[in-house]
Amino acid sequence: MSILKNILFVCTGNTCRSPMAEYLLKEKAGDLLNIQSAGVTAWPGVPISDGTARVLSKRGINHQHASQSVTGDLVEWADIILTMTQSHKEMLAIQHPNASGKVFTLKGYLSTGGDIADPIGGPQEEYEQVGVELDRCLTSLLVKWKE
Ligand SMILES: N[C@@H](Cc1ccc(OP(=O)(O)O)cc1)C(=O)O
Repeated sequence: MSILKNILFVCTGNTCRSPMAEYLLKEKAGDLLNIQSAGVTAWPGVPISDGTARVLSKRGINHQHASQSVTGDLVEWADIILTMTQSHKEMLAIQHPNASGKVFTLKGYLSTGGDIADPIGGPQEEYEQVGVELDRCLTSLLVKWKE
């Protein structure tokens, strides 16, 4: 089992992709992991987007979320930081250069590569696609960490 306990997901605004990843993984991992999410340019205190809320409630997942920015404390707290895109990873390298050894894109970490596209402003179908993609990635993540 992996020794990684504190997991931080990062996207842009912390209202769509990273909170979706946070709550989907909380549902899968139960008490095994401590999971948070944040945004590289988040406006603090914004609720989860309607599209993400629908994806979660369709799966019966409760959430209580207010967006937050990536801070030095959060970076220090995290054992691993998984970003939704390569540009988030690059932004973190500038904002928090001390974090570099533990920052990966989610799909890079899983060796598939590529970005999780931003569904913001798009139809619900795009949020659903992100939900399916994240679900698949997070299942692979837990398999990887059980090896
Ligand atoms: N659209 C917001 C920023 C934003 C961008 C992307 C976004 O999606 P995600 O939470 O997945 O990064 C959320 C918010 C703004 O104009 O400031």
